[in-house]
Amino acid sequence: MDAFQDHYPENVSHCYGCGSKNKHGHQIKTHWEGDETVTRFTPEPYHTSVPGFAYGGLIASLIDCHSTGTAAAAMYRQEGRDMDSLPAFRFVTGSLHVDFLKPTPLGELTLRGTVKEIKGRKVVVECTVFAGDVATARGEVVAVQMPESFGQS
Ligand SMILES: CCCCCCCCCCCCCCCC(=O)SCCNC(=O)CCNC(=O)[C@H](O)C(C)(C)COP(=O)(O)OP(=O)(O)OC[C@H]1O[C@@H](n2cnc3c(N)ncnc32)[C@H](O)[C@@H]1OP(=O)(O)O
Repeated sequence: MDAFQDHYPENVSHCYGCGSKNKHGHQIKTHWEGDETVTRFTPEPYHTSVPGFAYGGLIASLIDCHSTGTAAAAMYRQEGRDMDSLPAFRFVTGSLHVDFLKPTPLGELTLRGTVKEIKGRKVVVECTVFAGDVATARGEVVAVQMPESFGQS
């Protein structure tokens, strides 16, 4: 299935969470299901916190990149534009808040995101992590369109 991340330009495809060019990273893939965005990810045994359960930092990074991808896709959708069209929307994380509701087991996880607000260069995304039917974590991300100067000192 066509994922948002498949449309990221090569020069922004190195992110540890979502970059297809980062062989050590999570390489998450996110797509629309109606008005929700969905990512499926299965943690590896080395993502363990307490045996049998996933490390919270992993959960946070999945929420982070799921949400920045959602932000970009939502902007394209709002403008009725194809994700390959120019100018490209590139988002970075301004703020990442995570509530860990229950221990998250090692096994397939589903992240479901909704767009709470689009205002100027900012998109606020809410994201819930499910293990089966159980919501184990909930996050909110403020994603901001990346300034042209990003990465330059
Ligand atoms: C599909 C194909 C397309 C291509 C698609 C490519 C995508 C390819 C991305 C790859 C990459 C992935 C990314 C992964 C996620 C990281 O891991 S990104 C790395 C971690 N994040 C960073 O390093 C960001 C560092 N911070 C910054 O550079 C700057 O603080 C920011 C976030 C760009 C914001 O600075 P700014 O541009 O000066 O923003 P500013 O004008 O002050 O604020 C704009 C709005 O955002 C709000 N805001 C800014 N910061 C915050 C904050 N911390 N808390 C709350 N609100 C905030 C402001 O309040 C303001 O809102 P309004 O007042 O308009 O309501």
